[in-house]
Amino acid sequence: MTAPIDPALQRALATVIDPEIRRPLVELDMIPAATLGAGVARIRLELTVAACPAADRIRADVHQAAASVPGVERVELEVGVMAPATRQALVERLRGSRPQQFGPDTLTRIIAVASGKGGVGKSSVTANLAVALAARGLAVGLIDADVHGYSIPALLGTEARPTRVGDMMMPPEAHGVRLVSIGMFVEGNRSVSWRGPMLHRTLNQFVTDVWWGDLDVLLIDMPPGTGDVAISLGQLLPHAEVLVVTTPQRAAAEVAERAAEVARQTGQRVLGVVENMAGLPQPDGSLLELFGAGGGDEAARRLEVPLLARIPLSVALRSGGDAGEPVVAAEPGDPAAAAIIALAESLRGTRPITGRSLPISPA
Ligand SMILES: Nc1ncnc2c1ncn2[C@@H]1O[C@H](COP(=O)(O)OP(=O)(O)OP(=O)(O)O)[C@@H](O)[C@H]1O
Repeated sequence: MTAPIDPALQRALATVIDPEIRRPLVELDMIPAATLGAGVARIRLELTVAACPAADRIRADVHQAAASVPGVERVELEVGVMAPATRQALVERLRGSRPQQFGPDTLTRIIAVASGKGGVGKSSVTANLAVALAARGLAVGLIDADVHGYSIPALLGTEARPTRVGDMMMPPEAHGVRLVSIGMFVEGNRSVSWRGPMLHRTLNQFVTDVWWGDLDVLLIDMPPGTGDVAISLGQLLPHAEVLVVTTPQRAAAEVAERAAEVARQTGQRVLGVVENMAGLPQPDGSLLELFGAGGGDEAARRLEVPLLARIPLSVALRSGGDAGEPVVAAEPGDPAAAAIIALAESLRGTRPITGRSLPISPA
């Protein structure tokens, strides 16, 4: 059935983008009818799912676009939900436009952030790096694959969950970063005791069933150590690069090196080392080396990769994490924030990052 769409309305509505799918509504068959007569624009809007969290925004955007058309004095908007068959056709069309989101020909740079042991600040670094890259205009996705310590949603101050459209998931966005986390799929604050196959399935879902849109960078917060997730990721995304986070302690550097070696065995390239908790700046300008010194350099030397950043201890980074307000956004002048921002700049510079456009065309 083809319902009439007024050409002037069609042009105006073509500028309205679905905030989750990031495609114009008209391309997604979300506007089956839009007529104009006697100054009244009558528009039928069909949301992909009833509980669409972006419904209010979409409705407002449609209203505004229609009202901007010359001759329109009033907008009548009828809002409904897509029929299951239409939704299924849309999901298949989206999938068809990108059979393999992160296949070998992807232009998305994939960076897994790993550490040898827990508590070195890997998640804090990953969350802040993601926000810093997004603030520089890149389209950034973030997978929280840290099964036992899934902390990314809290660090980014969000409790939102993905929206399901058919068998696809639209990731929520926080601080400009699209994210999914294992924590979004467990009730309450339970720990996850999944082992190999279950983990592999979940990671695979994050890579294939989440509609990421065009990403410049996909960051993955890995669990500490050298476990199942590292091996799964090596299989699912063999062309991912790995960033290794360590503290300045020599012993920490040794375990970090082991994590990097596992990544290498699965064919991934180690990009470099980030030394976190690298001293506490003192009021007199000196640095109190609370966790020793030299671990980052040592790990970088042994792995034959560069030391990409040295991030000092910072109360602002810690409290920003606790409050869900990443320090790179809340206090960019803080020395730890500045070090992470410089890291984001350097990663941006090491390879041209370009988004690709794979427009889907209406069937
Ligand atoms: N540079 C820093 N200065 C001050 N506190 C920091 C810094 N980096 C991390 N922290 C704090 O250290 C704690 C551990 O950090 P985080 O959770 O990021 O580590 P992690 O390596 O991801 O741990 P796990 O993998 O075990 O979840 C947090 O409370 C965090 O706020």
